[in-house]
Amino acid sequence: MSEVKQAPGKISVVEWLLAVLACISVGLLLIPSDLISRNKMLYAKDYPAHLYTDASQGGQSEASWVDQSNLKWQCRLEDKTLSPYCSMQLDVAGFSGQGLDLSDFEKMTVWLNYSGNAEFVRIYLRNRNPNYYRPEDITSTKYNVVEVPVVELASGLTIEMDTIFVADWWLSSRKIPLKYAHPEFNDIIYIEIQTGSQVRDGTHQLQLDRIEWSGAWISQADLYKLIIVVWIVCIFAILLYRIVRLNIQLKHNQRYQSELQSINELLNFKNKKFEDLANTDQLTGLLNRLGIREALYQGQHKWKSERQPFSFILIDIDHFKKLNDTFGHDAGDSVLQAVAETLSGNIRRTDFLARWGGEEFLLVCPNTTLKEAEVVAEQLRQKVAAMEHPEVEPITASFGVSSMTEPDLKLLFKNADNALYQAKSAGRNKVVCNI
Ligand SMILES: Nc1nc2c(ncn2[C@@H]2O[C@H](COP(=O)(O)OP(=O)(O)OP(=O)(O)O)[C@@H](O)[C@H]2O)c(=O)[nH]1
Repeated sequence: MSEVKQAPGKISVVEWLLAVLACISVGLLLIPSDLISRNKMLYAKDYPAHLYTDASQGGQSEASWVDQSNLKWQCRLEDKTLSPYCSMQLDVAGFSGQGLDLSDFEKMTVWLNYSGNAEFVRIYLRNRNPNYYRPEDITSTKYNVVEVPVVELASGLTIEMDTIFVADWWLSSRKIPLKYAHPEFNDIIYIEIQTGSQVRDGTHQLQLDRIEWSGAWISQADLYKLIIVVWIVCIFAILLYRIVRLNIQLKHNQRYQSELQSINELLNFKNKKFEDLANTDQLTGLLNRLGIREALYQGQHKWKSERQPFSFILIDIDHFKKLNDTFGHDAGDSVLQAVAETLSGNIRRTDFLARWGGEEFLLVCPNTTLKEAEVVAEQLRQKVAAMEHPEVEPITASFGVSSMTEPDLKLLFKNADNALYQAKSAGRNKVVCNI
């Protein structure tokens, strides 16, 4: 069989696979989230910027560029309206019109230089959504806002994205339904830096340098789910692989078994053939001395154990030497075959006939008394005497009959041989019994 058995103690490919998978799983669970985080950096200078003030609401605040190329701007707030403000709006969608998708980030770090008397500035991340956004009105973007302390801004202030909320004034002035009232960051087209809500007048200078967003490639919950799914898939794949392998092995085994069976049948057939050859006389097709042995032992055994009568008859063709000399050896063979055929065609089914050697035959008669054997012998004698042969005639045979009186096959044979001798002496073509 082609199946290669795994040596004991040797680790299989599947076991290696599971070990590697276990290591990867543990590694993924232990690895610090920073190592598998992803970042997005926005340099403010790379985007078009515009300054706005409260003028449209009737205010008198003024905003102007100090260094436009470096996005440094100045605001002079005038406390003339309810909410005076100046702001710088970065058009992050640019010419492509493609907004920023910040929805998968968890943190935002802002580098912004400020000078003035304000403590806070506002940062707006303005999102576009067809449900509320109208292209002709830039203020229809959703105003996601966070107000941050200015002191930490220059060195980079990190803000959790989930602390950003949607500005109340925008929700109420736009009558936004509750289902759109949550913060959204999937299509940010403007980032706006605005003076804070607490300050009402004075001069302020601001310069936005850059903003960086960061977040894990995959959330902890998703990572657990992924690991579980991979394990389940692997276990199913391994089970499937084992089932397929077992099926293949089973088919191999069945094929191997049927091959063995047919080899066995062939061997049995050959054995039987050799056995038959070994037990058969080639000239006459009768049993030979070896072949009749079993019948002899059986007869003796039955006589011993059950006192079942057991007889046998020695048959010898008369003047066979003369026959050979006169008609030739081939004719002699032919006579042997013809006599064998006549004898075997006229014996009982329970008797066993063998060629004992030369022109001599032995008929073993189990469960037969001497008397019955004598009758059998007489019938056979007559049949042989009545035989017709194209070359040789007449053909006769002498019969010596004997029955077992002691469990001694030699004695039985000797008695039958004596009877045969007497039959020959008495002129041949005779049946003589001898106990
Ligand atoms: N053709 C042939 N002859 C055989 C075979 N086996 C033995 N013989 C011959 O059979 C003859 C037996 O001769 P004998 O034992 O003298 O007996 P017989 O001539 O039959 O004389 P009686 O038995 O006294 O009638 C011998 O000449 C053997 O050579 C055989 O297979 N074929």
